[in-house]
This record gives sequence, C-alpha cells and structure tokens, in this order.
Amino acid sequence: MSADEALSPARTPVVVAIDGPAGSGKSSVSKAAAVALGYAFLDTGAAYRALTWLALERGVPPTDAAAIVGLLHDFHYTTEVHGDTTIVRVADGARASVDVTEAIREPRVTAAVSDIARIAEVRIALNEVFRRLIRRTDRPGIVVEGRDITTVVAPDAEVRILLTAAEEVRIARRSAELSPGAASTASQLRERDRRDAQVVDFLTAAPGVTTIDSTELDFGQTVQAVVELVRATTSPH
Ligand SMILES: Nc1ncnc2c1ncn2[C@@H]1O[C@H](COP(=O)(O)OP(=O)(O)O)[C@@H](O)[C@H]1O
Ligand SMILES: Nc1ccn([C@@H]2O[C@H](COP(=O)(O)OP(=O)(O)O)[C@@H](O)[C@H]2O)c(=O)n1
Repeated sequence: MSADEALSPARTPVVVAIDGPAGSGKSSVSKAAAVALGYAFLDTGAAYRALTWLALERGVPPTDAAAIVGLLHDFHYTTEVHGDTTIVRVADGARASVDVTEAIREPRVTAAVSDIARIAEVRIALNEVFRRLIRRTDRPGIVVEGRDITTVVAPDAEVRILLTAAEEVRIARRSAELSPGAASTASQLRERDRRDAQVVDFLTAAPGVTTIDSTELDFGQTVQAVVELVRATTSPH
C-alpha cells in the first residue's frame, strides 16, 4: 500500500463494469451514464490504444511481444476529464507528455491494437493500472468499460453489464461516426472483434452479468437502462 492510500479514509467506490464488442456503445453510453450518476469514468480501451500509439511512434512492431513488454517501463499514461472529453496523454521519452486523444483513434492504431492486446504481460500490467485507478477514484463510484472488466479486471463489481447490439447496427453506428466507405469499416470491425474474442470472451455474459441489448434502443434509452440498473442494484432495499 502506498503512503497516500494509507492516509486516505476507508471508502470503496461503487464499480460499474461494462464489456462489449466494438461499436456497441461502451464508451459513449458509459460516459453519459457516469455523468448522470455523478461517477468517474474509465475507458480501458484508451490505454491499449495509447500503448499502441507509443509502439508505432517508436517503430516497435506490435507483434514483437518482447519489445512491446520492454516499452511498458516507459509507458506513462494519464487521463483527464474535461466536460465531455477525456484527454489522454502519454509521456514520450524526452518529450513531455503528448496529448494523444485524437491520435489513438486513428485507423493505424485501431488496426494494430489487437496485436498488442493479446500479449499476456501487457494485459497483466494494464490491469494493475486500471485497478489502481479504480481504487483512487474521488467519486462515489466509477464506470469502467472494456472487454474483460466484468470477468478479469473487476469481477466483484456491484454492477456488471454486457452491452451488445446486432453486428449490422454496430457497423452502421461506427460508419456514421467515421464516414469512410462502410465496407471497410464493416470488415475492420468484424476482424477486430474476431481477433479480440480469441483473447477474452466479451460476446457472452458471464454468470451474474446483465445483458443490455441496444439494437432496438436509441442512445438515451440505452443510457437510461444502464442508470436504472445501477440505481436498482445500489439503492438500499
Ligand atoms: N443505443 C444507441 N443508439 C444509437 N447510437 C448509439 C447507441 N449507442 C451508441 N451509439 C453511437 O454509436 C457509436 C459507437 O459508440 P461507442 O461508444 O464509440 O462504442 P464502443 O465504445 O463500444 O466502440 C457512437 O457514435 C455512439 O454515439
Ligand atoms: N479491456 C479491454 C479494452 C480494450 N481492449 C483492446 O483495445 C482495443 C480498443 O478498445 P476500444 O474499447 O477503444 O475499442 P472500441 O470498441 O471503442 O472500438 C480493443 O479492440 C481490444 O483489442 C482489450 O483488449 N481489453
């Protein structure tokens, strides 16, 4: 235990764990639900993306597991919430911290991130970072979203949700966001889900995990479903 943890009053934030495939609405819905609940928000995919960005900057091939694990010593990532935006920064060697908020969404990062996410040592190291961020939350709760939050990062979370939507609906939402040819968005999203699913299962709900399927729900209804589940689970009976 670090000195600041020892000094802080005993307090356990409510953890809301949300997993799901690409384009299911995890980050947008989680962020809006966190705002409605007055909770903090942690986008774990942003950390995998930030490490991928660093590897590409340094010219380290994402498939070179040993070199990527070596990069972890030099990987210092921070997030700050400013209104609706979460600013992600990475300390890049001699340069002070670099704002990578937009760079981590670039197609070159999206195309390489699954290679990095399949390295076991990377997952172990990032999971430790996530658990520390969860413990240090200064809010009454935190919404944490990713692929293995309900099963690995926070299996004891009070609220555990699998957020899904039909594949064609997820592709249409992502295409509307990115705007280039829907065909490439579709094949990239399918391929990334296929590769990610080889590492962690985010397509079936683990025991105790509630599925919210947003195929027929609009954005507001999906946020409402999450918020209602959290309130129903955490309010005193
Ligand atoms: N229920 C919904 N109805 C309509 N659009 C949605 C819904 N949920 C999410 N979206 C939109 O779909 C897109 C993808 O959502 P995002 O949160 O980036 O997904 P993920 O983090 O799971 O990849 C965003 O533009 C988001 O606003
Ligand atoms: N908990 C997590 C979160 C993300 N990831 C990896 O990080 C990538 C990017 O995650 P993301 O949540 O930003 O992806 P989107 O679903 O938003 O497109 C995923 O494709 C996975 O390879 C993971 O392995 N485990």
